[in-house]
Amino acid sequence: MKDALVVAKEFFDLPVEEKERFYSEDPNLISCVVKTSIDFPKEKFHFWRDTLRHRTHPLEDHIHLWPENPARYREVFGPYSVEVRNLGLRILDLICEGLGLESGYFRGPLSEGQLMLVNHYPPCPDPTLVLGLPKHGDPHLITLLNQGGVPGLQVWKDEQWVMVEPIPNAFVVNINHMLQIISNGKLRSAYHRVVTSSNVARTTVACFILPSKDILIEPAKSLVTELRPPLYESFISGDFESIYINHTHEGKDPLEHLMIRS
Ligand SMILES: O=C(O)CCC(=O)C(=O)O
Ligand SMILES: [Fe+2]
Repeated sequence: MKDALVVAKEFFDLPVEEKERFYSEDPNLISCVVKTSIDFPKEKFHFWRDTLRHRTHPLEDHIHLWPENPARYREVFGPYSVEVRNLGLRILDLICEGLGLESGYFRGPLSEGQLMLVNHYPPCPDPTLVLGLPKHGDPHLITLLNQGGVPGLQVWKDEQWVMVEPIPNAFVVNINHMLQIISNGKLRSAYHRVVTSSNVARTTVACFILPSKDILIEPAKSLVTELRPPLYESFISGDFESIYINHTHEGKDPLEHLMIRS
């Protein structure tokens, strides 16, 4: 976990020319891109974050697209993403058991994808003016966040922001929107944001486990009963991205949009 943060920081310490080779604002380009803020050309407010985003699974389909500089990038993040995936799938198996779903429910197409975001928040001259990331829930199934030792992540709990204090060598695991839908509201997506700091840079590595693009996402059949009808409409996984982005940009909750009102 430490090596991942070291290499992540080394990437953002590279000269701009080295990083801008990956820079793109094309939302359809998912191979390996560097971005700043969230959607720089369209958003009303910019956020104090740079990010490197790429797919990680299956490794052999993606690793050749990742940065070659720092020299250890692929060497460290290859095994790292495999290990994080194994851990994520084990957590999903436990969630599956906890929800009383048939064993292996999340194995296969529901967890076929994996995405990694290396986030970098440089020191900010005035943290009262800008956030690193605004309030949001992650769209997929679960997030495993390696947040290192620098505080900055806050979670929305009991109507207030609570700092998630870094714990050495521990992942922050977030329930995501699609898991809330599949669990028919039994599990809640964690709303969070990132605050900035004036004196220290913060680098984090977030891995998301997500469904393949073409499958139907809906409340699990065994969690829908007469007493507990489906709370959300079903949709094709790949269509969620645009609903998520449009709503999150407007400060609205994408889950509200999919809610079935009786
Ligand atoms: O950097 C962090 O602490 C959180 C990052 C995050 O929320 C995200 O990448 O979705
Ligand atoms: Fe997030």
